[in-house]
Amino acid sequence: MEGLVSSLFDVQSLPETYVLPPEKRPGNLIFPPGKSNIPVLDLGGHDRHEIIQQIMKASEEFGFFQVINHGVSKELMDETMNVVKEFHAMPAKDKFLECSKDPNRNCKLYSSSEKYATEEIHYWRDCLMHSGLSTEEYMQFWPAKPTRYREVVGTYSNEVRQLGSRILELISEGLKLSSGYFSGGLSRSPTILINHYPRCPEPSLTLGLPRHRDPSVITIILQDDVQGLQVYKDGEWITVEPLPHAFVVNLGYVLQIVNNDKLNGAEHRVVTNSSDARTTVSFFIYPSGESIIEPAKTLVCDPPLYRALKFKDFHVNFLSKSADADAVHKFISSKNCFINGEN
Ligand SMILES: O=C(O)CCC(=O)C(=O)O
Ligand SMILES: [Fe+2]
Repeated sequence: MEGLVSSLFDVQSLPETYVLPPEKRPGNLIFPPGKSNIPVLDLGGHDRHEIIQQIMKASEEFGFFQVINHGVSKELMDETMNVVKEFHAMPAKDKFLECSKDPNRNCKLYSSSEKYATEEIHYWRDCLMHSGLSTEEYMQFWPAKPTRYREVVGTYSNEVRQLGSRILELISEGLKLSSGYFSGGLSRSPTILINHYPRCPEPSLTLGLPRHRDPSVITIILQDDVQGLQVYKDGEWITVEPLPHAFVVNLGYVLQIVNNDKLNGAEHRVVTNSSDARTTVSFFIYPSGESIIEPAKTLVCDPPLYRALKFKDFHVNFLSKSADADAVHKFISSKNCFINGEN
């Protein structure tokens, strides 16, 4: 059984396996006062056309935006954050017990990344991952402790899934795709990641998550009030300021493939700090494994930049190369003539 970062909370210096090579370290982190310039969009307005324009602009410029007045209640957001924090505060053996019942390993607890056993360097994160579908088929394997976990996270999943559909409908309208373009197989297998980044003795030497793009259509993130998420733009890392009861939305690879690079997934990372633990809930909108992901035929006036792939083939390859954007790009590029998902 791999160790959890939260079991290391008393260490005074960073264990060697977490120390990044100098060129990948975040260095001394100064969070400048004032707000970051990641756009904050009000979804409560009535001018649909204006909301679409704002989403498209933010997506083009940053691949990231925050949303407020999004329809998910503050109480539910608070309850969800409380219950997932309670989960990560439980003793390690209870957490593993709660996450070891699923024979398909859809529900699992791991530290750093899914490649913990083979990766050379670990990241300062513990993660609980399970399906974002709240049917009994999946929920029976979610943690039964804390006792409110299934009820609260089940309701949260339903609401965030609806919000995701709404945002994707606005994006498809902005991209001039047919209504419902993303509502079938392309959003059939949502997944939740409950990320926990304990206090870190040497934040300048490590990361909670390395620089990456998400393998999703879009991801909807609930942050607590601790800074840590950063977006790479024009050679700089911009902090996504935690705003009470806002959701952070970012575009993933699948959306980038579908729209043939009109909108790109944004590179981001997570930094840690020595004073506060940080907890977030990432809701990944994923296609079903059998869904074909490819540039939409109606959007491609230029040659397609990506080849058609089954999502499961893309995902397996992504997981094996996630920290290497060039390798992922080479695999999905239309210039890659290899067949059978191998490279
Ligand atoms: O924890 C965060 O702020 C972001 C998490 C993230 O990037 C991810 O789950 O892919
Ligand atoms: Fe991410």
